[in-house]
Amino acid sequence: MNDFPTGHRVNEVAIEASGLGKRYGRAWALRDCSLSIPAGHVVGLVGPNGAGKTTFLSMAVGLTPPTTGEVRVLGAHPAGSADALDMVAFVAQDAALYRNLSVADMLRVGRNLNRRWDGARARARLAELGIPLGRRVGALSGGQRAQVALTLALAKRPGLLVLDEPLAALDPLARHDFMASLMAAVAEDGVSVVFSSHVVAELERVCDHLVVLQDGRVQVSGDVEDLTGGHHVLVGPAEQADEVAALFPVVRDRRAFAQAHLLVRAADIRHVPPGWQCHPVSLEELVLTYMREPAAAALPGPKAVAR
Ligand SMILES: Nc1ncnc2c1ncn2[C@@H]1O[C@H](COP(=O)(O)OP(=O)(O)OP(=O)(O)O)[C@@H](O)[C@H]1O
Repeated sequence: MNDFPTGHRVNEVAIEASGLGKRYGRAWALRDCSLSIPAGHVVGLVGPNGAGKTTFLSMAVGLTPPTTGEVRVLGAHPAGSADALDMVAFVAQDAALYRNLSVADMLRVGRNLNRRWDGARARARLAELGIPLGRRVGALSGGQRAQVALTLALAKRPGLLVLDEPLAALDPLARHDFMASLMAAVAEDGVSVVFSSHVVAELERVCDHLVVLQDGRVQVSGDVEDLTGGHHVLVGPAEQADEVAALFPVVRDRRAFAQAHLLVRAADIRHVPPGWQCHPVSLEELVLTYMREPAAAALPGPKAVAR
C-alpha cells in the first residue's frame, strides 16, 4: 500500500502560471508568463543564461514571491502554500547540502523538516547506489552528492519534483546515471518532473514536454512530439527560397552558396515544392534554432512567427 499519495490526478496541471512576473529593481527577470504544464510528464525547461529559468522555478516552488500574477501547482495549490510545500520537492542548482554533515545526518534533517517522509525508501536507494550513510557529504563525488540531493527530494514522495540544472556539475557518466535514476523514479511513482538544463542533447531522450524561455518570456511551450512533428526543414535552391518561404511560417532561414535551409513551422507538408527536400527536425535542432531566433515563438494557439 502506498501511504504517500503523490497528490495529482490525471489531467491535472503540474504548474499553472498566469501573468507571472518577477522584477529585480528596474529589470524584469520574468515577464508576462502564462503557461500550463500538464502533470504526469517530464518537462524540460531551457533557455540561454539569464533567460529566467531559475526565477520561474523558484517562484513555482514558493521560494520567491512574484511581482505580478500567480503560480499554482498540482491542481489549484498556490505555490508556497502548506499543501504545495508538502507535495513539491526542489533540488536547487547547487544541490544545497551541508558538506560537514554525514549522509545519515542529512536524512535526519530531511525527516525533521518534512511532514511526509519515507526514510526507509531513502536508505534503500542510497544502499542501492553504494553511497555510505556515514560518509561526510563534502567527501562525496559530485555525482554522489547529486544522487543524495535527488534521494532527499524523492523521500518526500512528491507529486511534483522540480530540479534546477541538476546536470550542471556532472561528468557524462554521472549525468547518465543521474538521469537513469530520475527516470526510474518517474516510472515507479508517476511523479511529475520539471527540470532546467543546458544539456540540450539530453532532452530528447527524457522529456515529453518542453518550455523554452528567452529574455524573461516564454518562447516555446508544448508537447515534444507535437513540436517536432509540427516543424520541418526544407532544403532547396536559394533562388526559389523567397517563393517557398512565403508558403510557411519560417523560424529560421539560412542560405549558403546556392542552397537554402528553411526551418518552418508546419505539421503537414503535403506538397514539397519541386527540387526541394523535406526533412524532419530533431528536438535539439529545434531548441537551438529557437534559442538563436529570439523573435520567433511556438506557443499553443495561433501566434505570429517572426521572420
Ligand atoms: N536576486 C537577484 N537580484 C537581481 N537580479 C537577479 C536576481 N536573480 C536573478 N536576477 C536576474 O534575473 C535574470 C534571470 O535570471 P535567472 O537566474 O532566472 O536566469 P537563468 O535562466 O536561470 O540563467 P542561468 O542559465 O545562467 O542559470 C538575470 O538577468 C539575472 O541577472
